[in-house]
Amino acid sequence: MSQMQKYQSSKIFNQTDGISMALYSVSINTSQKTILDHINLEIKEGEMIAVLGKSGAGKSTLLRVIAGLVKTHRNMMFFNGSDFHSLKKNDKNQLRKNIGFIPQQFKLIKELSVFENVMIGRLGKMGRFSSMFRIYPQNDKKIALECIAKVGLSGKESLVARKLSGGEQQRVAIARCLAQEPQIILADEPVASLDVSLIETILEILDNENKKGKTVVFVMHDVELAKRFAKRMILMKEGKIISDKLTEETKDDSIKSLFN
Ligand SMILES: Nc1ncnc2c1ncn2[C@@H]1O[C@H](COP(=O)(O)OP(=O)(O)OP(=O)(O)O)[C@@H](O)[C@H]1O
Repeated sequence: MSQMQKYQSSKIFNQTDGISMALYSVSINTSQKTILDHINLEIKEGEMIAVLGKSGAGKSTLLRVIAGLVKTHRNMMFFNGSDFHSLKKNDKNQLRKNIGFIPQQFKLIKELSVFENVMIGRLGKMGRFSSMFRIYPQNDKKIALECIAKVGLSGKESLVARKLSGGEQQRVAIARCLAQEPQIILADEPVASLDVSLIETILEILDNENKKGKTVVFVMHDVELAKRFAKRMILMKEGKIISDKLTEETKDDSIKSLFN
């Protein structure tokens, strides 16, 4: 691919496009420590990947880097072959609309209702007028309500987020991400606050999104669940990737060594 083609990006992040991405030697340092240490990673469109590691290994930071929430140096992060930092503003925005992030801390607007929080996922698809005045098109409302139903929160649409339990808030964050209809879903411990009965439901929702062609990368502490749902496993220790293989090729010993 020529440099010209590489940076000619105006149409590459359409809603229907898949997105593959690559991180080349990304390191993130703070004054006290190295959080990510020479991470090299390629993620193809339609993969379902679990990221495992003990607390502090750098898993959330890795997801935040992919989501474009942590600055990397030029020429280190590529989407569909295009250098993220060289993208035009419009293309960057288009790309961001196609990356859904379910943060560990949910990041809901506590004073807004479940419905309004989930509608935030639709804002990127609406005109400025609709989003400014909260006059939402019927189709967007329908999608938001369907996503609320998917995560089992029908009937709670008008409750304000601060009145929800931790598990309910987590499901609102998941519904908000689904409502965005992104091509890449980054989920940071998406079932950490959920009852056993709901864990399967949520992972099956992510699995279904993957079967529809979405790329899903999730951080998970439960090794057995990660093995069941992910086709590839990235094992992280002290900011480094120590194993990156298909799930069936990932050795139990490597997983055990994460927690020593
Ligand atoms: N902005 C920051 N400034 C300084 N240190 C940070 C920052 N973000 C993360 N860290 C540190 O980097 C390390 C990795 O953090 P990160 O949240 O990525 O780990 P993690 O593997 O997701 O952990 P957990 O499973 O507990 O969520 C931690 O020691 C954390 O304190």
